[in-house]
This record gives sequence, structure tokens and C-alpha cells, in this order.
Amino acid sequence: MSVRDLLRERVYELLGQRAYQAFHRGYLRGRVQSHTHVGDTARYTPIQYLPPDNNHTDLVSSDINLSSPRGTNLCPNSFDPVILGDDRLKDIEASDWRKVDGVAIDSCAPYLPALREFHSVDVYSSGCVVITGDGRLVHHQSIASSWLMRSIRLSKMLSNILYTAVNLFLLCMLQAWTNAEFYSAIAQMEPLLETQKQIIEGLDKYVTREKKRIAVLTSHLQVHKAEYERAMEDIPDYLGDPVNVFKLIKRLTIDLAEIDYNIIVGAANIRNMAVKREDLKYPTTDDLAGAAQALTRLQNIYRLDVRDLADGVLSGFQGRPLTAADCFDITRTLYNNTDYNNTLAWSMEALRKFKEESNIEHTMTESEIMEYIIFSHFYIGDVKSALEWSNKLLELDPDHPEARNNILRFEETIKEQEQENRTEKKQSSDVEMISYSTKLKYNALCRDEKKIPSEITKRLRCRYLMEHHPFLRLAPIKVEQVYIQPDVYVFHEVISDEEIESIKNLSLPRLQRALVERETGKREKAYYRVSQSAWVNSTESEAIARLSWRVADMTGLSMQSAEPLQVGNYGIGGQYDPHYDFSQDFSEGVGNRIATVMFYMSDVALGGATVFTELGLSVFPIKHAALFWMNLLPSGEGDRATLHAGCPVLRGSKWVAINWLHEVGQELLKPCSLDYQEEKN
Ligand SMILES: O=C(O)CCC(=O)C(=O)O
Ligand SMILES: [Fe+2]
Repeated sequence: MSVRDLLRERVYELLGQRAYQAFHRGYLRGRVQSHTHVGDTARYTPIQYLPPDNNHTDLVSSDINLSSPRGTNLCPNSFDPVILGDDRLKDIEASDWRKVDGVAIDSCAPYLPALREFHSVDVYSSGCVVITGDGRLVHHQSIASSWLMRSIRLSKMLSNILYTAVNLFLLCMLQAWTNAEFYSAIAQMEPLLETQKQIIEGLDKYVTREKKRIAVLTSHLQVHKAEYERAMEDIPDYLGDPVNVFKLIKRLTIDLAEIDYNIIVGAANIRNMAVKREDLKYPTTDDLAGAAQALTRLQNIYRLDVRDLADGVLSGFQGRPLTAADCFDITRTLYNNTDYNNTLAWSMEALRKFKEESNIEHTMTESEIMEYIIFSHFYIGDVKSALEWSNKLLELDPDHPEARNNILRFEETIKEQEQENRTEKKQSSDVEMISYSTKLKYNALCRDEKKIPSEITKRLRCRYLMEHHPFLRLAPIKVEQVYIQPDVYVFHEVISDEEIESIKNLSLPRLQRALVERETGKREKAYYRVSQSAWVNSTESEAIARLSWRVADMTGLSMQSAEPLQVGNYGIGGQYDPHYDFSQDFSEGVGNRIATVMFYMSDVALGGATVFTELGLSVFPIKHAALFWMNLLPSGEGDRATLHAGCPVLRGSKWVAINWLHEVGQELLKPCSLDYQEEKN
């Protein structure tokens, strides 16, 4: 097949009947080009087919991008045929240069769909030259320019829509935020994986679209640069060539329109991304703060090295290391929480990792990390170190806008401090609810470091409980005594897998951040109780009703005044600081909480012990078991030896179900066939 035949065939294929006729009528000349594909952008290198009689063959751009803005390559093949014959050029020069009044045809239609959509003219195609329905050739600048105008209007419209979409999105998120908290319960985290899945899918599509778009823009950029360089070599010579003039105009009209269109498409892509998010659940900055605090809690209680944590090592478990960006995000969150000691530790890690990750493009800079180091030093009260780091910062970034001022400020502060002979240590804003010695005991017990005295351990017994119900004669309960006076028991295998599942399922949709009662009587969130809980009633499910009977059998107490079952789930770092279960005020109605029965509905891979700080007792969760103790002395007064806590979960998820039994109904009963603990003097 001759090149000309090939050309004819391609013209027909690409441009359809009308163009084919035009071609035959001699309106079209062309040349076949070889091509290579770079991504989605085809680059064209002319091969020789130059009709000997035609002096204007160079009019064809040799570097045209054929990708459509919507990502479909409308012209995947190597054809770029719109060449004006001499006679047609004359036509154009004479009159119709800027007029379009019919059907346009040419080689390639990068923004054909847009033209179709935004123009009432039936545009078949577009390009540097169009052939009108009656066979006239016109430069289609008029299409391009009116389209440009529309693009501007459209882009304004799009940005308005985008703005509204973002607002809507934020509104929806706000609505979701009002009742959702994620970090405080592992069970709440699962929907976030669905969110992540949706983000992956949306982002994947978005990135693919954007890559195509950027490829188009990149290709334009390259053409612009190359032509500009060529022009700069000899401007009069370049502009003296009419072909160059034409091409320059073309680039600044049609090509520019395409560039503009691609930018608008980018905005539309973003809008589509945002809209998809409405139905999903998103954590908030409070969750981020909670998760960062959880990490520092684990660090403090389990004596974890920040460096280990940053490298993903959790008490010997090798997990995923954190990146410099992760460490920096933790740094910022802690700083916002005014936790300057931990900010310092994490900013140092961020800096270390930043230097290690020299091959990664970071969104933060080394200077920014150093700023956090400087200010955490300053707020801790170590102004000398703040000064030292400010000097380092200035060395790194001599134009840093703040460094010099900070140095002056720190130098002055140091002088003042020396004069006053004092150093001001700023404290973290957290108010400790428990004494420092209790905190230390709590931490040690969480690490399982304390041992109960041998005079207690040697008296502890394990036995089968059979006496409270005839049924127990057939299936006695295994009771392990873990402390004496106050008596603390573990009942083994007292809740089945089916019961656990049914209770979890019932409570899952109701889980909410657990609250604590303030002195004012108001129930509020508190950093010292980080978990989520839900109340479930024995009338709601057979499993709960059964459990309630079992509690009565196990303890020998009445359930007459018991509270509904409280189901709790802890997230990573979730905990409950040392507290009493009894109320310290006079309790009316059903009386005070006389006893606690806590079912463990999960094992916990690491951490999560229930600890009694006054007793030196740590009980690690064993799935299917229940912990039982009496909170009140026989006098009805609260037993302060029952001060207890739930340690932070270091790895895994902790599920508990707690029954608090009240005084009313117990008058004639004795618990567990054992005596109340002795009243202490
Ligand atoms: O989770 C724990 O181990 C203790 C929980 C507790 O003491 C409570 O919820 O009152
Ligand atoms: Fe408790």
C-alpha cells in the first residue's frame, strides 16, 4: 500500500466520510507520521510524505498531543493531516480566517467532547484548521476564543461548586463528628477501614485521571519551551516564517484553550473526589490528639523508648516503623496539647528520621521540625537548649524569618533568669486526679512488676463453687482466689463465645466514649478514662439474662438492684486510671455499688491488666473469665483498698462486660458463701 493510500485510509477512519470527501476534493494533504507513546501522550515524528507541489507541508505540527481531556484517546493513531493547499490558504488569507459556520473537521480532537457540550454548533472535530460543512477551510480561533470565554465562566462556576462541595463535605463531617469518636475503642475503628478502601478506590481513579491530564499539560509545556527556545535563537528569522507565526498563534489560542480546559478538568476531578466522601466515617483532630496521647501514655507506663516506638518495636514485638512525617504529626499534635516533654522526644525522632529519609520528598522541612524542638525546650523551661537549637536553625537556614528574633528573646530570658536566679518550669496542663505514688504503683502493676506479699499468696485457694444453686452441683464454677481481704476472685469459664458475640453485637452500635462523674454531678469525658461503653439490659437478650442469673449464682448476691450490664471496649492506649467503683457520696434508692463483677470478653495481646494499686495485684484479662470483688465494707462504707484501674492496652483489643450490684436486696445474703471482708480500724 502506498503511503498516500495509507493516508487516505487513515483519514477515512479517523475523520469519517466528510473528511474523506474533502481529502478527495484535494482539501486535505498530509503525511503519515511514525509515533511513539509516552504514557498517554503520543509524540509524533514525521516520516517522509511530502507532496512535491506543496510548499506548506510544515504547517502540520510535529508534536501534537492527541489525548482527549476526558482521558479517551480519540486519535490513537499517527495521523496529523490538516495541511492547507495553496489555494485554500489564499481563501483563508482573504476572508474567512476567523469564521466558523458549519461543521468542523480536522485531524484530531483533544477537546472535542467539550466543544460538543458547550457549543451548539455540530463540531465534528477541532484542531488548528477546520473545514466547514460547505468545504471552506477556516482557522477555528473563533471556536477556541468563544470556548475560552466559556471556560473562564465555567471555571468560576466550577470553583463555586467546588467551594460548596467542600463546605458540604465539612458539614457532613461535622455532623459525623458530633457523635463519633474512634480512637477510644478498637471496635469503632473498623468502619475507618471501609473509609480507607473508598479513599483508595477514589484516589486511584483520581490519580489516573490526573496523570493523563498532567501528561497533556506536560506535553504542551514541552512544545511551548522547545518553540520558544527555537524562536530565541533568531527572533526575526523565526517570526519571518509564516508557518512559525501561524504555529505561535495556534499555541496561544487553541493550545492555550486546551491547557485551560485541562486545568478546569482538574478542578472537576477534585470536586468528584470530595463528593464521594459524604457517606463515610472520618476521625477528627480530637481522634488524632487522642491517638498521639495514647502513644505517649504507653511510652510512659510501659517504659517504652520513644526511639523503639518510632521504629515500631512494642515490648519485643516488631511492628511497622513510623516515618519522619508520622513522627512530625505526633509532634504537632502533642505540641497543640501543650505536652512539651513528649513533643520534644517526638520532634527529635522526627528529625532523626527526616535525615534518614533523605531520598523522600517531605512536606515538612528540617527547619520546621527544629522549630518544634526549640519551642518545646523553651516551654519546658530549658531556655539554654532552646537558644542552642535556635543557633543551629540559623546555621541551617540563615534567612529563617524568626530565628534571629528568637535568639534575642531567649538570650534576654536567660539573662533575666540568671538575675532572678530561678528557672521557670512550665508544667503540662493536665491535672493529675491521683497521687504521684498511686501513679507509680499503677504504672509498675501495669508492667506486672509488683508481687503480692507471700503471706497472702500462701493462703490463696482455688476451688469449685457448687453451693449457690443446685445447677452448680452439676456444673461447678472454677473459682480462683487472687487476694484476701479484700477478697478478689476470678471465676473461670463463665461466659461462652456465643454469649460474648451476642453481647458484643448488641452493644456495638451503642458504644460511646465512657464518661466520668465530676464533682458537679455532670458526666463528662476525661483523659483518665479512655474507652467506649454501652449499656445493655437483661430484657434485651437471652444471653444477658443468662449472664445475670449466673452472676447471682457465682456471687451468692441478689441482682434485684443491679445496674444493667456495661460493655466496654478499649482502643490502643485505652485505660481507666485508678478509681473506686463505689460512690463517695451518700447513695439513695438502691444504695451504693456493693460489688463488681467484670467479665473479660477478650484476651489482650499486651497490656490491659486490671490492677489494684493498694493491694499490689495485677489481673491480666483471660477471655471467658470474670473478676469479682466487694466494694463496700460491712458498715456500708466504701473500701478504699479496692482502688483499681484498667491499664492501657498495648496491643490488641480489650472487651469487658461489667455488672455493678447494689446494696438493696443483699440484706439477708452473704456473698459467695464467704464472709464480707473484715472491717478495718
Ligand atoms: O477495664 C478494667 O480492667 C477496669 C474497668 C473498671 O474498673 C471500670 O470500668 O470501673
Ligand atoms: Fe472500676
